[in-house]
Amino acid sequence: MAEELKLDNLKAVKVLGKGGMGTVFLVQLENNNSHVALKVVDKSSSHHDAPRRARWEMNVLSRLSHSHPFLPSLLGSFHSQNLMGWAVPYCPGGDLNALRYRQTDHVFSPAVIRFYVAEILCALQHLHSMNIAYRDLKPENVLIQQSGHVTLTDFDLSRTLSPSVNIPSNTTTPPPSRKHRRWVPLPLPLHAKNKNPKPARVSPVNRRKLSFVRSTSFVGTEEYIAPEVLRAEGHDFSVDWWALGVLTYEMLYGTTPFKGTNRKETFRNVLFKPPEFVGKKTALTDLIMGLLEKDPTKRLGYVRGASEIKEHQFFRGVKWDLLTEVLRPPFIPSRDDVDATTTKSFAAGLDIKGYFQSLKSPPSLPPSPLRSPSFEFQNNVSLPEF
Ligand SMILES: Nc1ncnc2c1ncn2[C@@H]1O[C@H](COP(=O)(O)OP(=O)(O)OP(=O)(O)O)[C@@H](O)[C@H]1O
Repeated sequence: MAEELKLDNLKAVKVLGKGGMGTVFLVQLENNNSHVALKVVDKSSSHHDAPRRARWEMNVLSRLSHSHPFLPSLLGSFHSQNLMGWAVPYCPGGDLNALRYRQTDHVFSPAVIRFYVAEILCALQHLHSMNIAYRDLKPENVLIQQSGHVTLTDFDLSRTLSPSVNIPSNTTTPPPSRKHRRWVPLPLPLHAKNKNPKPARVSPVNRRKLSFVRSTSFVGTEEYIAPEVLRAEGHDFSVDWWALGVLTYEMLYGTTPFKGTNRKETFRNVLFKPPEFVGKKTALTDLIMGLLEKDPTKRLGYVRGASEIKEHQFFRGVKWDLLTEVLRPPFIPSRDDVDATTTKSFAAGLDIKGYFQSLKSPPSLPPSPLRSPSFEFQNNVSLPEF
């Protein structure tokens, strides 16, 4: 049961990350000295949809709580007049994208890819079994727990599928199984009037910024969007299998398969360009090809969901029931990293309300060569450490 948190009692140690919707703080709990991640959303944020999406994310988290080892649990929540927020377990290992950038050549070995993709697959399988499509799979949303196992984060784009079905007319598979449930198309980015299209990302830092694009366009991160979403045909759980293919490709090659020089080109590539593979065919490239099938009804996972993907030869030998008992995941955050993280920044604790107030009232004084203490404070608190 998630506890009711009192904002005035919460002191943030640092800002962990900042997304389109909210700011995530590292918070030390007073009673037991442990750390949690607290996502706080300003209800009066310029993002008009923020409170609704925040309530939805909290709702999903409460349903997920303690249901799967690779999904977060809602530990507590609060509502104040202007802010709302919730706490989930802190993942000190950062995200999969940052981890990949720390590797030689910015790629993972097939063995490491197998570990992470297997865990993500299990997390998605569990979500789908609850009729939830995640719709925002990307390496930045895969966090590494203290144990080295993964946790998915950021559920504001997820959706529960309605029982209404939109079955492709040419299918011979019997309705109405879960896989055929679809929901109405999202706004179509290709047709959307965007006077100022943002370029496709070229670095993790740019991709972080792109989440603002994603938040407003509400369709997912551009390089991870499935073709059926772009075609506005209605989409189902298979969008997550597509994104899993993009993620797996990126872990293998260090770049996403359909990235263009601008958004339009990226979308054209998603719709029409086959993914390119370097070197000889392997079980891993075969898996990626199956996931990156442009027709969702032919995509690996369409017919039997995650079980179908688990049977792929790339996962041969994986003991699915024992994944959580793998004692040595490929990377385990060191205690030193965690301690360093938590002891720097705000030894005395950062007042969360004050943080949001400072964002609303930027200093109006002309720039001075001498930085005032308040200027320093603002710089420190408003920049996520990415
Ligand atoms: N449990 C956690 N442990 C550690 N860091 C976290 C945790 N949850 C979130 N973060 C950090 O905060 C960042 C932002 O979180 P999140 O993606 O949930 O916010 P958001 O506002 O929904 O972002 P987006 O614009 O991508 O929707 C994450 O990328 C991650 O770096």
